Amino acid sequence: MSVAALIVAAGRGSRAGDGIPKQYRDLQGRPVLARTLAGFLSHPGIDRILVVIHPDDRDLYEASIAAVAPLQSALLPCIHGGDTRQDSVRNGLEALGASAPEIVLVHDAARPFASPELIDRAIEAGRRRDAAVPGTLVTDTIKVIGSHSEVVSTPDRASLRAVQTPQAYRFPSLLDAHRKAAAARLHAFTDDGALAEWAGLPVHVFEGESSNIKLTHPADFTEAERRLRGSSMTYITKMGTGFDVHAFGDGDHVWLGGIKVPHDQGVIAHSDGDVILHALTDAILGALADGDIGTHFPPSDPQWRGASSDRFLAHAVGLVRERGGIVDHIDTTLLCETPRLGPYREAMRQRIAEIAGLRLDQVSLKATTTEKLGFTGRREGIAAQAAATIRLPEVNP
Ligand SMILES: Nc1ccn([C@@H]2O[C@H](COP(=O)(O)OP(=O)(O)OP(=O)(O)O)[C@@H](O)[C@H]2O)c(=O)n1
Ligand SMILES: C[C@](O)(CO)[C@H](O)COP(=O)(O)O
Repeated sequence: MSVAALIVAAGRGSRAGDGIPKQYRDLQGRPVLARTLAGFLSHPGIDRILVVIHPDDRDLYEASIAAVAPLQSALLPCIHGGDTRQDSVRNGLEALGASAPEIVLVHDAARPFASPELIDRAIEAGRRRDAAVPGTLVTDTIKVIGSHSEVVSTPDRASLRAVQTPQAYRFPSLLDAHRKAAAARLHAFTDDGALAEWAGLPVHVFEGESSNIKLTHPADFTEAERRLRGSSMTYITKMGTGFDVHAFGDGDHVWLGGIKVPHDQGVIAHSDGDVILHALTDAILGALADGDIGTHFPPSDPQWRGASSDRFLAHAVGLVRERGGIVDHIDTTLLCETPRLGPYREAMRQRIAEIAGLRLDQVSLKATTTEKLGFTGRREGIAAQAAATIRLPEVNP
């Protein structure tokens, strides 16, 4: 299927401040737009690329594409955008219509960090769906507020996603939806997903990536600069392991992987006794060579009595990030005869990913019985072992 990328770059970047529109600003030696374009121009799944610019920005645009000169063969002559993002997208779709692609990926010029894997996923979603948008889990609690800043409601966070670009559409479906919105004099949809939804298209969400930020405010540029400086830094991979055991005791549930699992016994523990989160915390602390869970959260300290183990894992991950490091992967094996992991595995992976601020594919969870051998085999207790791979900036001696 033919795939075109439509990059919208006609905004003024008023929230980003500082002189020229943000998509032309220098980011570690290259204009933002050149970085965004390079990702699409070098992607083998994209046939052609159209950039939508503001009429005042021609020189800035030419200077930006000069920075990706060797890759330019898929680039169509740029066209002019409109007053809103929606108008710019529509202008782009109308221009692409002359030799219509089957799939169009609509992407913000202001998102220079979309990875090749994200573009792969967008193309794949576009093959299967009329409309698909990348989304990430929301980690803050979101409130709906009224006109006097009073909280009206708190939507269930599990059903919320923060939506990004590139968004994937069947080209005729999106063009048709945009024409309908323009005919209805609606011009302020903040993304094409909302417009497609309004037009009655089913819109699906595929996995986005938290690193794919939209440069919107000055602080986003500071963060992007920091990240790019970091990417030229040398990292050392470190690996750590963790192991945790709790004896079964009275109760009717156990906490595992941050999820409450009904069970005919509880566990005897100072905290909530979540062996998966404890083993993972120790694995990360092991990779940091920074003691163990007991060093950071002494069992003698009453404040940890009954504590939710979420905070132990979040603390360990926070230490990695404080040191400029990255958690690459965490893997746990649960050892018990019961409860069975299967029905809860995906919920646990999601919860662990949420606590640790990781993607789902960075979180592995397995289980085994011990063939009725040992204390787990005799159902006296439950255990988990974990491994964590992290990267830490190399520090010169
Ligand atoms: N009339 C517009 C408005 C926005 N965009 C593009 O849409 C993307 C996302 O919009 P946003 O981040 O809001 O950019 P700006 O509109 O430039 O920012 P601001 O609202 O701060 O002025 C950006 O790549 C921007 O260039 C566009 O092509 N045409
Ligand atoms: C399209 C978008 O990037 C999805 O998150 C976002 O809606 C653009 O909003 P903006 O107000 O134009 O920045």
